[in-house]
Amino acid sequence: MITMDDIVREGNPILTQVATKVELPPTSEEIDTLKEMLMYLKNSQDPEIAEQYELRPGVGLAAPQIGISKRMIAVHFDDLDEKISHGLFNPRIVSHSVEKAYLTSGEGCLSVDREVPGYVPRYARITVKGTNIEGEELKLRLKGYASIVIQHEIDHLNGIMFYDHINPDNPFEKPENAIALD
Ligand SMILES: Cc1nc(NNC(=O)[C@H](CC2CCCC2)CN(O)CO)c(F)c(N2CCN3CCOC[C@@H]3C2)n1
Ligand code: NI
Repeated sequence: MITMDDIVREGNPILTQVATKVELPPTSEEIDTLKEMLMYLKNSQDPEIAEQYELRPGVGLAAPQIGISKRMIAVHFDDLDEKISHGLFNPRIVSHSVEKAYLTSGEGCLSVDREVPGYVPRYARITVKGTNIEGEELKLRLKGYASIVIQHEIDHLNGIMFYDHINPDNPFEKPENAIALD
């Protein structure tokens, strides 16, 4: 199982590289890795397991964070009334809103062992295409929290960290034309 020992921390160049596309169909090893990434998120959200294995809670994970520079992400969380749980190969944003959105609590990262305060402006709504663990091509229209999480993960595939989006002059400046998400 993936534990915090497997999570690469900032300073490791893999986190600032552009990850490689996964050749389709994915190999059984790549499918297993994506399943393990999803399992990490589920384990990290279970109080007992998280405590026992000292897992930091996560709702998203990108393959470069476990040392694999491939375009694979996992997301797992409850959004409003629906459960969002996806493992995606080669996720890509195919369209997005002009309007932005940001978490009023700011963001963190399992690969960043420090608080970096500030608003992280992201697109409010996105349409994402990718291939799921079953090998199906899917298209997701996301808004709000789900949209934020997926953008954080796709950023990792392009070597971008959440703090790269924070305004250095005024980290808590209200981003223009943006929805505040609590
Ligand atoms: C927002 C949040 N970020 C948590 N951690 N950070 C992460 O997931 C990083 C990715 C997120 C940072 C901001 C957007 C994406 C990991 N990243 O670095 C991957 O690239 C949480 F853990 C969390 N939740 C709320 C839901 N809760 C359900 C019950 O279990 C606990 C869980 C806690 N919400
Ligand atoms: Ni992260």
